[in-house]
Amino acid sequence: MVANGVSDSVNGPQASCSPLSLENINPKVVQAQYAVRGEIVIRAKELEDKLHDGEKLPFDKVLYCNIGNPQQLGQHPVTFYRQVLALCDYPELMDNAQAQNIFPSDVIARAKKYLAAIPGGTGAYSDSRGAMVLRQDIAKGIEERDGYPCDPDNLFLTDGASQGVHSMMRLLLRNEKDCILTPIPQYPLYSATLTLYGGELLPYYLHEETGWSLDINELREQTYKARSEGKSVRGLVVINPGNPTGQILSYENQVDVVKFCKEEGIALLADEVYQANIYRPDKAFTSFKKVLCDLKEKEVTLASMMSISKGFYGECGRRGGYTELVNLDPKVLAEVYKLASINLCSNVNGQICMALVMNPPKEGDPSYKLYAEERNELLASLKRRAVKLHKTLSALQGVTCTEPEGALYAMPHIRLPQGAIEAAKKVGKAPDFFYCMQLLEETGIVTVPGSGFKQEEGTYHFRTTFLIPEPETDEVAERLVKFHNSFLAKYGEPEQ
Ligand SMILES: Cc1ncc(COP(=O)(O)O)c(C=O)c1O
Repeated sequence: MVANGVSDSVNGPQASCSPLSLENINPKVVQAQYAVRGEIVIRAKELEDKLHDGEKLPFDKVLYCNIGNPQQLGQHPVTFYRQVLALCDYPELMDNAQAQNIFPSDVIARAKKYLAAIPGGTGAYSDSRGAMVLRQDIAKGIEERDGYPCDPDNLFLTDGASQGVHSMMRLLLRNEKDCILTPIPQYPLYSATLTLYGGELLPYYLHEETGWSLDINELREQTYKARSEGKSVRGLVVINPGNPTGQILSYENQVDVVKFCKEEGIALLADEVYQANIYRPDKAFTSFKKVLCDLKEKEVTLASMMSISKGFYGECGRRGGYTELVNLDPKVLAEVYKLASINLCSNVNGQICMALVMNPPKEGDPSYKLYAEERNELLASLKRRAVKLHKTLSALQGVTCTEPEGALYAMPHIRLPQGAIEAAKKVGKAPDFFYCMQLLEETGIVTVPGSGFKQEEGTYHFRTTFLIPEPETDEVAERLVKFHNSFLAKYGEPEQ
């Protein structure tokens, strides 16, 4: 049959697609889930509207601890970035007689350098990989970080790291037998993109008892099992520092990961967006690019993802990020370039911000003092808040919490009373979802149930950021403790 000139034998039966309904749109869109912005956040917004309309609730403010979005909770942006961005957006400011009094000379010099090399400035499309001058500055930053060269032509600037992950999934996944090894618990961008692009999430469990450690043997076991079932393992996602789990991989563990990828011919997707968020003096971030270079590894393809959203910068709304591709056949690199060009380019303000993050003021530059003060204070404050939240959570009855070594989150393991588990089942919800929803209703605190990240069967967790500003952290901790105790009083002693 030929309908509208389209043959069924090529495209399948002509299904109605107007009006659009859940039954006739792409089922992968319907199946994809993204818990950090799910049902609990929708309810939080409703409660916020009620407060706005003057309704009395048990709290006077909704506190969004569900997502690492620091400026939404009041974090001040880093001055240097905003000054350069302001001048790039409105270059006429530089002609103002007062400009020299408002903007340090290195800010003006940086804006001039970028504007001279980005034809049309921030309002014009750039090269689809990102403006060369910005990729050069990012490459310089990567070289300083790792001590190895970085070719700007291997860098793709993206609208946040999320877009880089989408591109890698598009590139790697060919059919439903293609799998990606993904940590559990995971950041749900991975499960969602795997669903969208038609691949399978091959789980490897992080071990909570040993600080959410990564076991190479488990990667092997899962890979061999998947292969024995006729599946193809195409990539390994490593999130370091971890989200939602907050652990930092040891160098030795990273070496083993690279060796595993080499032995098994698996591409490595290194999500390194929290590289600036390290809170333990005895731990350090090492990029997988450095590990590859240390090992003189030329066969493992690596995609290293970075973002302006996290770190101490927290410029989530600007949407900036990069993917550095290493050990990629130039012909494949050309395909990635083509893929990027289908999006024309990432937004240029985000690109500029990414370059500023990777190439900040240096000691001796007029902006350095303020920049360093702001950076140090933001990181010190995040660390204080991480310590406080960890202490609060660990003291709750039936709760254990791995110390967050990095990133922006705590992921407490909650033992729930049987009464609560049954009550959750009655309303068709996961027990940790049930706990988080009640936490929201009674305290205004928005968290994400562990089930949204996937977790070991029979265990319950939730994830919370430690981004509440310091003056409010004590009050929030008190609300949390009060809620937890009343939850246990209502549903009984927690299961051990
Ligand atoms: C592990 C991880 N990767 C990627 C992202 C995406 O960040 P963005 O797209 O804002 O750069 C996030 C955001 O929370 C994240 O936690």
